[in-house]
Amino acid sequence: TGTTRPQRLLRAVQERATRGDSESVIAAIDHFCRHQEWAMNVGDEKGFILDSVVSEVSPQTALELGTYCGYSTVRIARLLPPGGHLITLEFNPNYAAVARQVIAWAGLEDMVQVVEGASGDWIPHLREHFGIESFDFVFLDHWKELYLPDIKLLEECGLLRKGTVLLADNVVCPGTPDYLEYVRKSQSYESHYFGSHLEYTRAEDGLEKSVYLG
Ligand SMILES: Cc1ncnc2c1ncn2[C@@H]1O[C@H](/C=C/CNC(=O)c2cc(-c3ccc(F)cc3)cc(O)c2O)[C@@H](O)[C@H]1O
Ligand SMILES: [Mg+2]
Repeated sequence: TGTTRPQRLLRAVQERATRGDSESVIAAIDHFCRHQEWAMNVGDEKGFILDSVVSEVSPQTALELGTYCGYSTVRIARLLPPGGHLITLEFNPNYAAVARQVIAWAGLEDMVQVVEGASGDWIPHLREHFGIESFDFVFLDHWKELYLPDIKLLEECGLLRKGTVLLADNVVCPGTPDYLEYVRKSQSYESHYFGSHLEYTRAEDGLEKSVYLG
């Protein structure tokens, strides 16, 4: 039993990035994925779009579904305003362990809470557990068939408010057809597609930004 890809990604961060420098952590992961081993991080091209949406929203409360190695967690957390906080849900304990170390290497552990468990189990308890009234921003990047059930659950739990911004990765590749149809047809959302490419490749992919209208 050797190392896993997330463990090799973490080692690349620890060897190449400067502790406390989130930009160098992002660059180290992008370098690893482009030159060593592809991994399913949102990547630099879609990451630039993620950055612009996070900067525009400037969220006090943010939620991420699917932490994986913490790459998008670092991209989001580094742009949070003072007092801003990001909760990221990850049900694989090995991935969560790697992500915690990546986030710590970036010096962002005070703004981020990595919560281990399934999104469907945790979403109904976020208010009581973390004192969250509602989320200003949600990034979806976990199992693609769970995007739709999870935003419906967020709606039911009253965790979305007028103006909450949802940003979904991979709406083209691997694709999230039922989610896209829902947010584009529903009167409760104003949706916009940002065309891009699958991380570290030339394949088409993109992000869907959907504003909850209440
Ligand atoms: C209910 C629940 N609760 C909590 N965590 C949960 C959870 N369900 C899953 N997770 C977690 O989230 C991540 C999973 C991410 C799934 N992402 C993708 O499958 C993905 C795939 C590609 C891809 C594209 C073309 C290819 F040829 C191959 C792969 C690109 C991507 O960007 C992806 O995101 C992973 O860390 C998993 O443990
Ligand atoms: Mg993704």
